[in-house]
Amino acid sequence: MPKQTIEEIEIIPVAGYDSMLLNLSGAHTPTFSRILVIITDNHGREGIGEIPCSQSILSMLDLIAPSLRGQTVENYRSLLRSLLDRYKEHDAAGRGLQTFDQRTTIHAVTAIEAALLDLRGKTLGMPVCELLGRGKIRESIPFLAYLFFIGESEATEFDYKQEITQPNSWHSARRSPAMDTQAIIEQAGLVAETYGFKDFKLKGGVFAPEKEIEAVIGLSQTFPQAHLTLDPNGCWDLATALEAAKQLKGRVSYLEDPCGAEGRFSSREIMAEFRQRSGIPTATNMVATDSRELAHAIKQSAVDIPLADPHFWGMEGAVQVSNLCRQNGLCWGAHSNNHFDISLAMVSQVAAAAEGTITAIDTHWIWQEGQHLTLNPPKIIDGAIQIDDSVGLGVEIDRAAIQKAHALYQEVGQSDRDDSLAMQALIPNWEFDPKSPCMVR
Ligand SMILES: O=C([O-])C(=O)C[C@H](O)[C@@H](O)C(=O)[O-]
Ligand SMILES: [Mg+2]
Repeated sequence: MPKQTIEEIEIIPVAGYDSMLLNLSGAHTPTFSRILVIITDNHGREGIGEIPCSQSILSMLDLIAPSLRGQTVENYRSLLRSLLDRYKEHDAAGRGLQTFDQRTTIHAVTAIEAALLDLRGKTLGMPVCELLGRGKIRESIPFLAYLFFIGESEATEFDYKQEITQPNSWHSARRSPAMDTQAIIEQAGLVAETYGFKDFKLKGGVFAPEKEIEAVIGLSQTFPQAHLTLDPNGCWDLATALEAAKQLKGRVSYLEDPCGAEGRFSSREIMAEFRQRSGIPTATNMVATDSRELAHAIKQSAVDIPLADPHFWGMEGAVQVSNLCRQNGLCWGAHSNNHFDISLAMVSQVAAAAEGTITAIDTHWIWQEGQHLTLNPPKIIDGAIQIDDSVGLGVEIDRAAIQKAHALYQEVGQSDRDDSLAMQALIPNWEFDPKSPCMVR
């Protein structure tokens, strides 16, 4: 068989509609953006990947793309390694303080990795999970329902797309304000009914801790069998987190980034102290986000569940984290941001290859579902996605849908996520403060 080489690489920024989701970084704007990378080989086969969008990632991909043409696809591992080595300085400052990861190189290289793995899987006639780690370990991937408080968007000049669907359905509720416990319980009921979720995560860092604790207690009373967690993105101090823990113990399975760096103590030291004193397991997508941070987190017993999002660990990298978790008695999970169906397929394939115990995977898909960029988006049924033997990522590129999403991106003209924009429409002159919930100013 003639060699398989990279013929063409397309970098396509796309946008989709979102709700006014509140989080420590502020409020989501009416649209979110992502980057798609499509790689075509010399046989005309295509592979695809999806990652978050920022100007710096787009520039990095533009810089890398010419050097990929003509490269042998079979050597994709050394190709990816050399890219990570060459551009690692761009990520030296780490993920930043926002709720979302602001690194460049790791995201850019992951898009290329995903597209090459998709291409390889299609060529070899196997799903991507068989090319990762030690191959497919599970077929059923559990996901959780990611609940958010939603801002009163109609009181702002921002134009959030309203969906005309049946009243009392998830698709109508997801674009309506949700500012209290009752609204969060209704959200949970509708997503559980629609997708069969058994686990719920509430995004915190929005209101004062008491109000978020009240919402979690409300959820636990309404759904006594559910696994629950709350994620204030590290904005509480240790004393507040320990106080919250007293009320949440026995109601949550774990707490995600309940606290972070404080004075002369590092985020991992404070998380370790929280974990030891509260007896509640911790998860993170903020303090163990690369191998050096993870090594410190493990040494200090700071984290029970590293959320190894493949978009910022790489797909093989996220599977390697699962191996470390297994060896160190930890549980593996994955974090998410707003995303399309290609990312959902990427995360599902990675989770299928993750070793050891995994927790239900984060996904923002419920906020975007219906905006497909593939002809056969993965389906969440009974709270899980089933991995079959479909080749590559298991999704078929929908060029017409991608073209529409790209046109929306061009119309919106915003590549970098900035949650302060919509937040300022709720609270004038609002500024990000990593230690203060967004509605508390
Ligand atoms: O688990 C997390 O920290 C996230 O999902 C981060 C996201 O940026 C979330 O805060 C969001 O979408 O607003
Ligand atoms: Mg988190």
